[in-house]
Amino acid sequence: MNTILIIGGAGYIGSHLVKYLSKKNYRLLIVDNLSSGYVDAVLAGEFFIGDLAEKQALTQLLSHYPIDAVMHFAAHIEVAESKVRPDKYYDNNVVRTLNLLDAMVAANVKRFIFSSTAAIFGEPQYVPIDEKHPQYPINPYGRSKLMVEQILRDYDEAFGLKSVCLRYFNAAGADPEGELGERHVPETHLIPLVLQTAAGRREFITIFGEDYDTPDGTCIRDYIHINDLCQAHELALQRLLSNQPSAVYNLGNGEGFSVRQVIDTARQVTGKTIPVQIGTRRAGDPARLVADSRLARQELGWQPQYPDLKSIIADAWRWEQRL
Ligand SMILES: NC(=O)c1ccc[n+]([C@@H]2O[C@H](COP(=O)([O-])OP(=O)(O)OC[C@H]3O[C@@H](n4cnc5c(N)ncnc54)[C@H](O)[C@@H]3O)[C@@H](O)[C@H]2O)c1
Ligand SMILES: O=c1ccn([C@@H]2O[C@H](COP(=O)(O)OP(=O)(O)O[C@H]3O[C@H](CO)[C@@H](O)[C@H](O)[C@H]3O)[C@@H](O)[C@H]2O)c(=O)[nH]1
Repeated sequence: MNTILIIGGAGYIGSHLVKYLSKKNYRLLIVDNLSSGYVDAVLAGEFFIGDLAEKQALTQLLSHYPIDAVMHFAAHIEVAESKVRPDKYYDNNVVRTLNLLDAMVAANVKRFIFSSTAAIFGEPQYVPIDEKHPQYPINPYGRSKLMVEQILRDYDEAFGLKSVCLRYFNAAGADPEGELGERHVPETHLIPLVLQTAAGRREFITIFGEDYDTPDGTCIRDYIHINDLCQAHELALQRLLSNQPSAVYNLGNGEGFSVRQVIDTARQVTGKTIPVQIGTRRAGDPARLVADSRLARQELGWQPQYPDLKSIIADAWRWEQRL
């Protein structure tokens, strides 16, 4: 049985991954500082409260347990906040991640799966975006993630640390069994905010700009179901466990939906009127982000099971009603 250390496993994506892997044959250890996660979202494994800043404790943990691979979800994640607090983003997402990598090297743990992002590409030069697309992030969040990808290439060459960087486009939806979902406070992501509006917890949803160069003027994103991301993580893990080389993959459905289309689909799914206000553009938002994920399908055998936006929103709606 392989032992997997999951950093940030109490957060939105990490907690779903813990549940997903708990149904398979793995021993799971979870570290989280609970800055934006919830201990009651950790449904399996052994939980340790801890911060990436604690390099010595990380090294001890990595040396004490027979850890085969590390999955790293812990980060600050808000594009807009990163524009006004770059210090916070570079500290948590780069400096503290470096602590983790150094602790791994010290403990001779050599397999790493990294939560990267579409935000490393910046304003796309073409869509769909493949792995070779030039990387010019337009916000500190995206830059912080790109820096770690670059560090990982150097750590592979120098220390033999093998990694898979999974560049998620827009993670969305919730556990199809209804036990888990997105619980960010404050919430900044479109789908949960739209559903909070449908539920009457908010008066309206603000559309951040309708003057983009897109068919309806609102931004286009590629929404990918959280369980499909979990599947990709397990496949990436298997790749590393079979001692294949490091790799990077873009993860999305390859289909873009505008903010207006998301709101319209949410109206259909919920049967609620969802009042809308038009606001100004949000700093740091590219107009269109859509993934070319053929490489992940070819090399990892990744096959998304919930590609339909309606089913993504339906799972998120079930969770929202539970809240
Ligand atoms: N949500 C998305 O659409 C999306 C898209 C692309 C990439 N990502 C990346 O996926 C990862 C997970 O995102 P999420 O939406 O689950 O975020 P989240 O905020 O829900 O989860 C992050 C978890 O990490 C923990 N954490 C943060 N800093 C820590 C530290 N220094 N030490 C220990 N624990 C720490 C938090 O308490 C939280 O439980 C992040 O790296 C994010 O950048 C997310
Ligand atoms: O109240 C809102 C919230 C969002 N949006 C728009 O909806 C789209 C999606 O926004 P959001 O859900 O905040 O996701 P992104 O800003 O696209 O960023 C997410 O997706 C990125 C990859 O694309 C990840 O790196 C980030 O971590 C994750 O937050 C964007 O065009 C926003 O401008 C609105 O119009 N109104």
